Amino acid sequence: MDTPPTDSPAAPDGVSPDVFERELAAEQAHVDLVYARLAEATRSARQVANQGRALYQSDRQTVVREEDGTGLFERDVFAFQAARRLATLDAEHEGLVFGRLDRTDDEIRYVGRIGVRDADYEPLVIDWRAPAAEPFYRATPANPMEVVRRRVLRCRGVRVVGIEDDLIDSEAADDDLVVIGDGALLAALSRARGHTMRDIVATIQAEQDEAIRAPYQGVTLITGGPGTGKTVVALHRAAYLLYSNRRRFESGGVLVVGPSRLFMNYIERVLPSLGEEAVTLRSVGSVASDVVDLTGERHDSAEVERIKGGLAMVDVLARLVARPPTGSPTELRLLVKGEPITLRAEQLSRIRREVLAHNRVNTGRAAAETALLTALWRAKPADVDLDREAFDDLVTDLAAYKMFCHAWWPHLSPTDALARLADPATAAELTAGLLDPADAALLAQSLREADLARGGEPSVADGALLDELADRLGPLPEVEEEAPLFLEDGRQVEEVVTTLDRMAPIREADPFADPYTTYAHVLVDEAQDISPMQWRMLRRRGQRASWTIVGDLAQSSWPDPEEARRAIEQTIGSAPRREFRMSTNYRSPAEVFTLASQVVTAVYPTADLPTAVRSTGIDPLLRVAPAPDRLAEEVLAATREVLGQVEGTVGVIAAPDRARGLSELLADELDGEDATRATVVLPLQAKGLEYDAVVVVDPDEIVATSPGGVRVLYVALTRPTQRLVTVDANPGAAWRRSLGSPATG
Ligand SMILES: Nc1ncnc2c1ncn2[C@@H]1O[C@H](COP(=O)(O)OP(=O)(O)OP(=O)(O)O)[C@@H](O)[C@H]1O
Repeated sequence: MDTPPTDSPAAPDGVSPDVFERELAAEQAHVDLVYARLAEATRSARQVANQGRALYQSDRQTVVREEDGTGLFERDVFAFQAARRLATLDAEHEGLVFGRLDRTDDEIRYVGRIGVRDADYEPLVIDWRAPAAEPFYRATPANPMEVVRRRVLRCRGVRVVGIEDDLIDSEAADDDLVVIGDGALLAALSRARGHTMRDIVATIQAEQDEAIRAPYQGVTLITGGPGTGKTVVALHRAAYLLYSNRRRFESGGVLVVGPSRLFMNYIERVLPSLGEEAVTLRSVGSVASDVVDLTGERHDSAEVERIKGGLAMVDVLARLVARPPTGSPTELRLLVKGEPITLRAEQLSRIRREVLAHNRVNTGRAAAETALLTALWRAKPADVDLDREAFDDLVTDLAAYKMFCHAWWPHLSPTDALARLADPATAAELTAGLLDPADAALLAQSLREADLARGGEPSVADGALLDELADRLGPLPEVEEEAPLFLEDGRQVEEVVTTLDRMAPIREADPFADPYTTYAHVLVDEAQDISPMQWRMLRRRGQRASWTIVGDLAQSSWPDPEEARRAIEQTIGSAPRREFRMSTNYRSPAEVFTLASQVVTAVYPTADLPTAVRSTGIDPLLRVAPAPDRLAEEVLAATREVLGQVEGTVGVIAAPDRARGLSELLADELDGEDATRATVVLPLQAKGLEYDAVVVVDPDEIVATSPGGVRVLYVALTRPTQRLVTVDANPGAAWRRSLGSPATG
């Protein structure tokens, strides 16, 4: 928490300084009481915990009943959690107590990030997720819900620095009720942005609150245009679900999936600021990192992503898994007691088919061997005089048999399996009738370039293919490493390894266990960009889960947004669903959003356009470079100019081929504070992010190089919270044709 500044906050217009001071002091007194109570509870909890620990330590020789110890720890566990949560609040996030309701029955209720009670168990603050806090978000003059005045407190650390009121029920208000400010929402929206997303817990709007508090069962769809708070609402929903069904979701787990690592970094502070850490955050490229080694940040070309993301790959991979490895033996020939026994290719193929009908590759080796032995037994010449048991023993001891099994039915990692498709002939054979031959060639080429077999980095789209393969192949037996004879602790040998230790690494993984982690709730953001193959990967993680799916088709980077819609529909299937549409754009100023909507509706007339809540009076600036080869110079000038105009962050959004050069230029030319405030991002990386000012570089190039074309440009144009500047390479830029009354610059 930051140190309180010494100066006093100024009274807002229309409120006398005395009145403002008095109100601030009253609120400060309550906030002080809450912090004092929390400090006291934390102290006592620590004491109890220490006592408990001492008891366990001193009583090692005697029997301590488990429940005695647990009881001690549990008693004030709340205070511990509260202290831990407090530590996560920083200057970016406003204080622990942020709201107050004055009710018609004269009760005063404070609302905060967590609930705190006094020594008599009376609430000092109500957790924002509790039903009693609902009127804080839902009360309106039309439906006051017994609220007279809603007050939002703005705190810096432990200090109250601002007050914003809404008079909800003027008839029920006493004459001397003070009402301060123009409303907390607009104040919050015009504040400068930092590098991470802020929570909105103090200013959640009624339509957002409905989506946040919707029941957990089934599928909750949250749709809406850019800047309508879909992401932030979804994250608050995750916190709400954990609060209202803690046992279910804390033990079952909640998975939040977003478009990129940059985006995950951007949102990662929101949940801790709301007091929740028991959530797994993953970019869509790294969802499969629980089964294969990947970081998932490299994107294939749009064309290759389309091929790898399509459902035809399910059958391609099924064929890949069923096919014997290239170069594996096509016949089994053994000499048993001097007599040759042979199994031919058709017999071997039949055995493989039958075994794979009931087993996965990596767990089916034993079944395959049983079937082989039976076939060999049947093929045995009559004059080999052995009973079945002796026959099996003899055969399984033969080096030729062992080598055959190893080559014919090797254990396969998903990466090695996928790498086989890098061979154009294999790719052509396995995709016949499923993919266009040109697409098959592109697929093979992309995998050749990735060189997965030699440790190359899988792409984002490969992640879903590897996951599919991991599911089909089953877990690899963990036999790679020989167990060490001694366990070493840095320098010296500590202890002789027991037989059990030595056995542990060579025990096979449970063949029936799922190789992936599953969750009780899966929340998918930017769902319009999830490919059908990626949906399959996500579904595996939430087979019995409830879902929150968040998206906006107009921002889809798929060439065909309808395909994205169908993929979402297929995922939901017949599960019960509820849908919430967010209708207000809280991010973009009206001037910016008007321009962005003209651009998107020109090609996507059914785009869901929200209403921008704020106007800055500043039109977007459309700049043109003096000559196409002076574009970078113009971008630098534009960036410098906006850095001087806004307080917070500046995003420079450019097509991939241009971004690297610009990034180097800005790093060379900008220094100090400016260098950290301005960042160059690719259009796809900009998904879900926002900046105070945005410079969109060569919009035509963004359209030409993005699979979603104009829809991706729309994403770029809707990122600023204050100012938008575009920089064209030449005056006749095509994208400007869709603008109603062209602005100039
Ligand atoms: N009730 C609110 N109070 C204050 N700020 C809000 C509120 N709702 C949304 N915002 C702000 O609006 C901005 C946009 O929110 P968010 O990124 O969640 O929108 P989105 O719908 O996911 O956008 P996009 O689809 O463009 O990525 C954020 O800065 C968020 O903090």
